[in-house]
Amino acid sequence: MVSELFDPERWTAIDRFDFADITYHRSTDTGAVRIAFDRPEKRNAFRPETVDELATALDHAKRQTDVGCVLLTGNGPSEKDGGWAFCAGGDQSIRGESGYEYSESPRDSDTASGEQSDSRETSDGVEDDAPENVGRLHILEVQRQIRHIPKPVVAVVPGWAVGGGHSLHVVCDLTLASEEHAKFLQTDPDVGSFDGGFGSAYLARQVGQKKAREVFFLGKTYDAAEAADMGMVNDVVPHEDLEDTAIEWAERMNEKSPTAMRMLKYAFNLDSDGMVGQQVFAGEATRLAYMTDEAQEGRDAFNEGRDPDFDDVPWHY
Ligand SMILES: CC(C)(COP(=O)(O)OP(=O)(O)OC[C@H]1O[C@@H](n2cnc3c(N)ncnc32)[C@H](O)[C@@H]1OP(=O)(O)O)[C@@H](O)C(=O)NCCC(=O)NCCSC(=O)c1cc(O)c2ccccc2c1O
Repeated sequence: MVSELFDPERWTAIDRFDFADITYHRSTDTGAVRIAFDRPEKRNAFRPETVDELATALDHAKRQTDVGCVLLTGNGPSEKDGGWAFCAGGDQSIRGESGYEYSESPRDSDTASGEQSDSRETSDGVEDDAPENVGRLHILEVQRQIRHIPKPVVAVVPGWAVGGGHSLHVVCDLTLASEEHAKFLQTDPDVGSFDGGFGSAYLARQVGQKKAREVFFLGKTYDAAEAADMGMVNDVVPHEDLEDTAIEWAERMNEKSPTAMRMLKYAFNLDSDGMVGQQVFAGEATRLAYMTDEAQEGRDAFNEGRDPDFDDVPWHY
């Protein structure tokens, strides 16, 4: 069983990857993928391996031109105690002196496999010859992937969203929460951590400065209804309807114009992404321009060694 809320008839496993910490499925009904944390006994806390797998799945989802929506959730419940979680942030048990550490260092794994190489192949297939098992904080790279993936990402929250897991839901385009089990909590300052980027500053844009400071400084736990009232959750549904509702949302979004959705996402991002936001938005404007006869005339003229003829192109206003 993938998860108690998971309907196997509505999903097909994407099994080209050998994931251990997440599950990755494609909808049989609509252009959506489901990426789920799969460490329910740890409240779906992430370790570097989890983050690598997330990055790989998100990159794959980005490149599927018939997929218009990503659902990010957590499998559950925990077999140990029945608890539900979206994600409880960084796994504190493998936090080293400078970040979260892989369970096997590159050298250890090379020795174990009997190979002499210092290299490690990362999940994106790139040879990584870093000699040390340095602490990682690369969930921040995944946050940026979620921001820049050209389609909506929905946080589907069946339980705890805590610490770095809370920040992930904040970064997602939409959040759908389980009425009975979703709980939102920021523990960063309890464990000497601080997401000073999207997890706090972007949260403040969602819920206002006072409330965002309360989330971090008082560390209260909010249920789904309170989180919706604050403006950081879009909707609250009965636990058993959570994933069906998420698929309905995906179906609804998939009916819309992909170009309009992509441009809107980047437009919403623009004012909190600075010049990177401008670059991403402008990149998509460039793509649209490339598709015009006008830009193709410029390309063709260069390739044919002649002056471009833009005489018929109107100066739109
Ligand atoms: C999430 C909880 C509030 C749940 O409480 P509950 O009482 O329901 O459950 P338990 O506490 O009994 O937990 C069950 C089981 O799970 C283990 N567990 C839970 N969370 C974690 C975790 N984060 N790491 C490791 N293990 C975890 C727990 O130990 C139990 O195991 P047993 O073996 O005993 O059964 C509560 O669990 C809780 O408060 N968890 C900790 C939440 C937390 O502090 N997270 C880390 C915040 S910091 C962070 O996430 C972070 C990561 C980054 O990579 C960053 C990068 C850059 C900037 C900032 C970053 C950042 O802030």
